[in-house]
Amino acid sequence: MATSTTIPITHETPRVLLYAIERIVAISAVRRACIVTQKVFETMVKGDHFTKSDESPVTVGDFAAQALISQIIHTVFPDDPIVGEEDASELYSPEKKEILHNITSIVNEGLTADRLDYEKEDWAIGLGRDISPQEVRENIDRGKHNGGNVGRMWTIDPIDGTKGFLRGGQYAVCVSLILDGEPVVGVIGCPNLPHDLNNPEGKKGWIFSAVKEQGAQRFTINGLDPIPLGMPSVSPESIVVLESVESGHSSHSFNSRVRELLTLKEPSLQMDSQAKYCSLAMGRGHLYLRMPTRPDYEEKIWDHAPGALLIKEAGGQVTDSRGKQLNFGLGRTLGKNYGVVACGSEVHSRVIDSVQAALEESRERAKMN
Ligand SMILES: Nc1ncnc2c1ncn2[C@@H]1O[C@H](COP(=O)(O)O)[C@@H](O)[C@H]1OP(=O)(O)O
Ligand SMILES: [Mg+2]
Ligand SMILES: [Mg+2]
Ligand SMILES: [Mg+2]
Repeated sequence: MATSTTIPITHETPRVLLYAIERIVAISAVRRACIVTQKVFETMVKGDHFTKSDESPVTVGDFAAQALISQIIHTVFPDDPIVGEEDASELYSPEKKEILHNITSIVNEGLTADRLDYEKEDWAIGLGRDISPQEVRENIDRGKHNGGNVGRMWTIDPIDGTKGFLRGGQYAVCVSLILDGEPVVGVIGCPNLPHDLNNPEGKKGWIFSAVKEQGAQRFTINGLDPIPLGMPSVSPESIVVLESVESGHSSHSFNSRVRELLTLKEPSLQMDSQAKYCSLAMGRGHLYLRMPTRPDYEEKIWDHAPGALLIKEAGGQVTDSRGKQLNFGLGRTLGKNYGVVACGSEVHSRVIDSVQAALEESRERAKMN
C-alpha cells in the first residue's frame, strides 16, 4: 500500500530522507514486539517452550512477535519479501488450536497497544485492527522467503537468543531491510538491557536503529529522543571480548586463546543474542568474537544483518575471521561459516591476525592428532 506519507525518492530528495518510513515502521514493529515478548515472559510457566527439529527452543513469544512484525511490515510494504526465522507448520494441527488462539490474542494486544506520536502517521493505519488466527499463521509463514542478492527483502528474528529469553537474560527483537544483498536499515530491541550498566536492577530496555550512511542511534523503548552511537576507540590491551553465553553457539576456548594472543587482561563479557552488537556499539565491550563450534552450522542472515549495520554505522568493522565482508546475498544463511569478528576499526587488523594465528594453531594440533 502506498501511503500518502511515503516520500518519493528522486535525485532531488535529500539523502537523509532515504528509508525514513522503513526505519520508523521497523521501530514501531520492534517496540510492539518487545512489549508483547515481555508480557509473555511475565506470564510464562517455567519450561514453557517447544523444541524445533534442530533442537533449539521456540516459545509462544517467538511466534507472536514474528506474526506481529510481519503484519506491520506487510501492511505498509506488501511487495517486499520477508526472511523470518520461524514458520507456522507447528500451528496447523487441531491440538495446537488453543496455543494458536493464545498467540492470536497476544498479537492483537501488540497491534492495538496505544500509539506513540510517530505512529499517528498515515503508514500506521494497519495498527489498531485485530487479526484472525488464520492471518497469524499467514503472517508467520510470510517469512519463508529464500533470500538472495536482488532487490529488497526484510529479515525478522522475533526473539534472538531464545535461550537467554527463557533464562530471563538478554534477548533481542531484530529486524533489517536488505537491498541487493546489503543491509540498509537495522533495528534491534533489547528489553532487558539496563539503562545504566552500574545499576543492572534499575530501568531497562533500549531500541537501536541504524540506516546505511545515516549513522546509528539508541533510544529508550517508549521514547524517540535519539542518542547517537559512536564506538569509542580502545587501546588494544584494554579490549573486553563479548561472547555468547551458550558454549554450543560459539567457541569459548578459541576466544580464550585469542585473548591470550592479544594479551588481554579483562575477563570476557558473556551475553545472549544480538544484544552483543548493541553493547559493542555503546562501548560496553570492544570485540564480538563468534567462531563456529560445528563445521556444518551456517550462521543465519537474521542473526547478523541488523547488528552488522549497527556496528558499521557506529564506526566499527564487521567481517568474518579472514577479514572478508559478511555476504547477506547468498540465501537464508551466510554460507560457509568462517565466524564473525566485530570491533573498532583501529584494532580490527590486529584482531584478525590473532584470530588467524589461533586458527593455525588449531590446524597444527588437528594434524598431530
Ligand atoms: N550451533 C550453533 N552455532 C551458532 N549459532 C547457533 C547454533 N545453534 C543456534 N544458534 C543461534 O545462535 C543465536 C544466539 O546466539 P547467542 O548464543 O550468541 O545468543 C541464535 O540465533 C541461535 O539460533 P536459534 O534462534 O535457533 O536458537
Ligand atoms: Mg530467534
Ligand atoms: Mg537468532
Ligand atoms: Mg530460535
